[in-house]
Amino acid sequence: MSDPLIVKICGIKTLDLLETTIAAGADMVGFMHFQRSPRHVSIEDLAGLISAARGRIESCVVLVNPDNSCVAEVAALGPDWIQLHGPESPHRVEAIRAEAGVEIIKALPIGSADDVAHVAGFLDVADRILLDAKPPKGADRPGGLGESFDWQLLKALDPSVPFMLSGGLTPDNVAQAVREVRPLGIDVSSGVETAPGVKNKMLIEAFIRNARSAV
Ligand SMILES: O=C(O)c1ccccc1NCC(=O)[C@H](O)[C@H](O)COP(=O)(O)O
Repeated sequence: MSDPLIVKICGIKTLDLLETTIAAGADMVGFMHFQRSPRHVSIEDLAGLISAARGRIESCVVLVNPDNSCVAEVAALGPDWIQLHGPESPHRVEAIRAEAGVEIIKALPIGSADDVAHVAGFLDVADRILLDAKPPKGADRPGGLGESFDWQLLKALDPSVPFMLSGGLTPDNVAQAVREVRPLGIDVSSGVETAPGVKNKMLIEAFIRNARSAV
């Protein structure tokens, strides 16, 4: 039997959409805490979302190069995971994991074979790796851009690496991605939206259905 696929829906902003995501059968939900994101959620709203998710779906707060006070404030809310989506070094990831006391996803941008080789430096300091597209020059944020990358590059990745695939996934391409890349999990944001930050119930349901059909 194949391993179960972890499905993460990122950029949920409201309790209604959290309920939709749980009912659709996702395993993880991502809440953005980054001012420049169209999916940004305040600390006050994060508290309510994390508490509503607890014990029902794994929660993950996505941060970009956070300082220690931001890490402490978020960790105090008790998410299951913190995802680091900025240029954090392995040393900084290790320090944040120790400070926060929660599991860490380290997101890494992939655009070349060198980027794939760079993954090895994070395996001892993060609990899971999320491979995303490299943002285009001039982008105002490092993720959630609906950009995909060449999945063939991942053929060079050590198969024991616990990674999730993201970047430009949609209900239309997710089954092919799962069959070709065989990731531990998948993550989506733009592909289940009708406009930046506007999630759609039918797209979330179709994404999860199509992803699971490929396992
Ligand atoms: O979603 C954002 O706005 C965002 C902003 C800054 C850093 C990370 C961000 N998203 C993190 C994610 O995990 C996204 O799901 C991932 O980048 C894939 O996004 P997409 O290509 O839009 O599906």
